[in-house]
Amino acid sequence: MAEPTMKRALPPKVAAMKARKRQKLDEAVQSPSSVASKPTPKRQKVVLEELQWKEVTMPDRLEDFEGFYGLEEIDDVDVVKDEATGKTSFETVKAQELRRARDTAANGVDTGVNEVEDGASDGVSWGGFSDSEEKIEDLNLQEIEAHVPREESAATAAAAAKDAKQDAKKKAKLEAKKSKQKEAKKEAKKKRQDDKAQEEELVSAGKGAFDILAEQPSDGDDAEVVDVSAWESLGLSSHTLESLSHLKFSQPTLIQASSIPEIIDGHDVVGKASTGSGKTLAFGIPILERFLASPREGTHVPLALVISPTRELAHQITAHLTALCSGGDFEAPFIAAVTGGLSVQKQRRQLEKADIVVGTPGRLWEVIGSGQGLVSAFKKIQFLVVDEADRLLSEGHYKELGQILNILDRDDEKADEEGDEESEQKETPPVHRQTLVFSATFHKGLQQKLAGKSNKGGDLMNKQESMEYLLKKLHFSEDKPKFIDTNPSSQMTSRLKEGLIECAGTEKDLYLYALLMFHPNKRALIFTNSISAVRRLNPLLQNLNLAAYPLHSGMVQKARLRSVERFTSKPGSILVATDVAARGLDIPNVDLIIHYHLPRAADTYVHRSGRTARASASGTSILICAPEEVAGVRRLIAKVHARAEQKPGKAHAKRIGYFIRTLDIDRRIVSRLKPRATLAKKLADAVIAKEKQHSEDDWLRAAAEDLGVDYDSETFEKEAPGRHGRGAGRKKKMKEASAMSKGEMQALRAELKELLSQRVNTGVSERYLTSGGVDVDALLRGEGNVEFLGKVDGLGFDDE
Ligand SMILES: Nc1ncnc2c1ncn2[C@@H]1O[C@H](COP(=O)(O)OP(=O)(O)OP(=O)(O)O)[C@@H](O)[C@H]1O
Repeated sequence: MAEPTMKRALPPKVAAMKARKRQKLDEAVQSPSSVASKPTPKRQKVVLEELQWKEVTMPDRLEDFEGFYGLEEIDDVDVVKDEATGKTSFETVKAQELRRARDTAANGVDTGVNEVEDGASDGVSWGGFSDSEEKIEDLNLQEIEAHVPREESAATAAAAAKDAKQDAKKKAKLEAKKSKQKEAKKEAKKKRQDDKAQEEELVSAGKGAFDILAEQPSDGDDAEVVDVSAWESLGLSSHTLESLSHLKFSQPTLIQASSIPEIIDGHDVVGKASTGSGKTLAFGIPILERFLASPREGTHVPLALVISPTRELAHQITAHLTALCSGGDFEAPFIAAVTGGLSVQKQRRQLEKADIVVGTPGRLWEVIGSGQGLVSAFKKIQFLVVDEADRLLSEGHYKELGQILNILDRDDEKADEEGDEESEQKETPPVHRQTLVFSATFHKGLQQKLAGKSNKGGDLMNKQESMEYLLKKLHFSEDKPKFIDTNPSSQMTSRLKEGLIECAGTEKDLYLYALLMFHPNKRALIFTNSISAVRRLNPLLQNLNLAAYPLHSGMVQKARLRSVERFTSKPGSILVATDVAARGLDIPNVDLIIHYHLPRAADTYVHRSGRTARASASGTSILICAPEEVAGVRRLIAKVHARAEQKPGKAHAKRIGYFIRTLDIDRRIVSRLKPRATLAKKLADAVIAKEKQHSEDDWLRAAAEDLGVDYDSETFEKEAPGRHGRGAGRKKKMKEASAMSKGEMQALRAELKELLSQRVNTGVSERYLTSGGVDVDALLRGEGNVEFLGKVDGLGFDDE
């Protein structure tokens, strides 16, 4: 028996709209006078060779043309099959104009062509529903004029004239409305263009969030000369040393000291080192050295391609390399960032003059692959850097990275014979570039994921496993790249303090607030696992007078950069983010990491926590866990810290355990914070629900416009069949929240303001705490007025 055809159910309000549209259609068919004819464009038969074909330029990704060599294209031509004869002919509206133009040019005479009518021969055909009411009105008017017989009585004529007058009035009204809408649309478009131009300026200048990284020390008093003799053993040029002195980096970090000489010697390098240990310059310095050693000549070819998993990281690397390259007395390489947020054309133009290209895989593939001649230029790069390599090789990123690698490594002569499918097994020609791979982690999950197995717990790979995996995925120039692991026992820096707070799942918001209150004036980064959690927590914290900023991939690039910029520049601010901020971001002085949602894998925990305690700084990382989450978290973190210790004289290595401590938080104080946290949440929920309601209305209005019916939310709500299924309760709550009146919201705000100005405990008001009126650090050390902080005193870290 044949399966019945499955159809997806329409949202109830749209179903109501469709019903209304069907009704309108039925009415229209029953009363043909209300249906107007649409003028049908005249189409002519044409001979294809006579048309003006345009040659198609091939994107680079089809550089062997895949059989399309010499492809030409033409617009506005229909292929028509004659049912009776089965013959095919070609028709175009433009043919007549083309023929006329040609004949006029040849004879100076307009000869005309045989016309072929499309549609009904009486010239009045069913044109379907027009896109707007206005067109229907328009055509009705014409019809009235055409059908009123001359000998009709004066009364009928007067009635018709009255109708026509009314129609004309209606039409004028509609036209006024339409022109208003047009004007608004125009303005919105202009605003969008202005915003885009501003954003492009911001992004292309690498400005904003990462300025601080590219900033050079002034030549004023503090432009002291830093002794960089500790770098000399690496054999760097005087220009690079001058730059390093300018950056005030007096000595290389461990990963820099170990990798730079190998890279300068021409080796492929796989570098593993803790977060914040200076991996960017570990590959940046050798690239600068090569640039300085080989001046530009002839046709321009980029020297290095650096691939990064996120836009922010790409911009940060660009700023970091720019800072390195602009500190000395030499002509700096041109560094281009290729990420979303800029127009493809603009980035392509930048690529044509770039010496170092830093980008995200998706956009790089789009720009390089669709350009002309860029692939052949990129085939000649001397360095391919894969930063945060384990991330780039997993989580859906590999497809685009794989495409880039494929196109760079494709042997043009062999490609034709072998086809594309087995590109991984295909013998690739030897590469001449160096491949440099860096990350703080290489986790097993990605290997299993790519092998089609499930990933349990995100174990970290050992050296041999990582190497085997990378050798399989990347095309190194040597049989064995140099594997440099500067921190084999742990991915975490020893300057990081870790702990967890246990609370009921429903109280995470409260405990988050409490944690922030226990760390006043500290720069904190809060990680969540979803965009919607960021959207919810950010206003909640703002309602509590905290300087919170959001960051997630659903935001436009400009807003993303703005958030990072504000977080970077404002002491004591808070960034509420998804894992888009977990990797690589190098924001100075982040004191505290809070995992509001637990990291899904061990490597995520390492990278999130690595946003603090960078370079030589220290920092704190705290997980907020529901009781049922604690055991899993302990296991995950034990894995991150697991290391084998070989005791002298013993044959077997002993596994050293790690037990993350539960922090002691004074629950009496937390409970005193509850009323304000609850109010702030209520207010935030109401605003979100209102926004959601608006966007649903906008969406339905657009759908109504497409269907050609009027939208009235209340009518459609009534007409829509009731929903009692899953999510109905939540929907009801949302509805209640969105229905909160302005007055109610104002009252809640006033109540919250009042609560925020009150003392939480005897003696100390949080106002004082956040305004710095009391010595908060002294409070945290257990000195001064300890009433507010109770026994918490540094959350149990003080005895370390
Ligand atoms: N030799 C050095 N001396 C002092 N500071 C340095 C040195 N090299 C780099 N830094 C600084 O250390 C910080 C961290 O560097 P970087 O961002 O390269 O770390 P990373 O190892 O790539 O971290 P992650 O794994 O989180 O991406 C930066 O602010 C950088 O300017």
